[in-house]
Amino acid sequence: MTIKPLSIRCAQNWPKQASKVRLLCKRISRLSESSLPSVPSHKPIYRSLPLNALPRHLHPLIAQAELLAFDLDGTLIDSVPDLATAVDSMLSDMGRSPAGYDAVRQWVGNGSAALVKRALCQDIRGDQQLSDDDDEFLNAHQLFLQHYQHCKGEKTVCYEGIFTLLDQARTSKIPMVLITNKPYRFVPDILQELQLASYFALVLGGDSLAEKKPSALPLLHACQQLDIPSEKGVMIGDSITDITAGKNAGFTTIAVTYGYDHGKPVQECGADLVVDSLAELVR
Ligand SMILES: O=C(O)COP(=O)(O)O
Repeated sequence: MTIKPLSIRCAQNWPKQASKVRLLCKRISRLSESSLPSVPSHKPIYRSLPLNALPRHLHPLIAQAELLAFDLDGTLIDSVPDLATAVDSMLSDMGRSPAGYDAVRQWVGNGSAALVKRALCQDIRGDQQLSDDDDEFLNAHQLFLQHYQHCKGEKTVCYEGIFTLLDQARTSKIPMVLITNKPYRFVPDILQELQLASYFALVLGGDSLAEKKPSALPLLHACQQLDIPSEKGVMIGDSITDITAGKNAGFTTIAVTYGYDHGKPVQECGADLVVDSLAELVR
């Protein structure tokens, strides 16, 4: 038995198939003509478009900016589940009782050393009570860094609404930088994992420069690197640390209410604008 190649069989059947297709098309066109309301031929038919197809506008404070500086923890990402796990593992290694999620949430934002000192003292003022060369602190800090590395950001997620702003700012070609107090070594993997890395022209950690937020230094460094005057910068963060850094640098400041505020409501930090979601900055 000989098997005909498919192309030959198709070609042989084509006249029959084609007439069937023509008949079907006619039926469909009759059906759609009779079931659709008639519209003048010059009038376009508007369909409901997906939201992201509609023109969108940035809040004036963002639209006039030439640089957006974002805080990370508590602003773009909810990292406390992993930070609390690492703090509690550190405390357990030291034979101490766990601090728990709610306490750790109050202590995040001034870098890993401040977090560890606060956890050792079980007090938000712990960072002022222990010195940098305290032996117990040095040991605890090493343990914390190991445990946090081990967490690999597994329970860390992005906050809702952040991509609405990040995407629109990118479309509007406003340069963006990330300025966190988290040790830099952890930052690239987290950004990569959460698909945030490509948004930022520059990423600074708490140990990238001689000073970290609330110092103006990282923000001014970003301005210098990107050749942008500081009065054209906007700092977006969740705590007094970010807002103070922004003010110190001469930036406009925007606070978000959903993050970690070190026990001081961010509404009381004197930001130029306070929002409940970054999506509010896009209309
Ligand atoms: O203190 C941290 O580790 C987090 O710092 P951030 O809020 O500046 O991102």
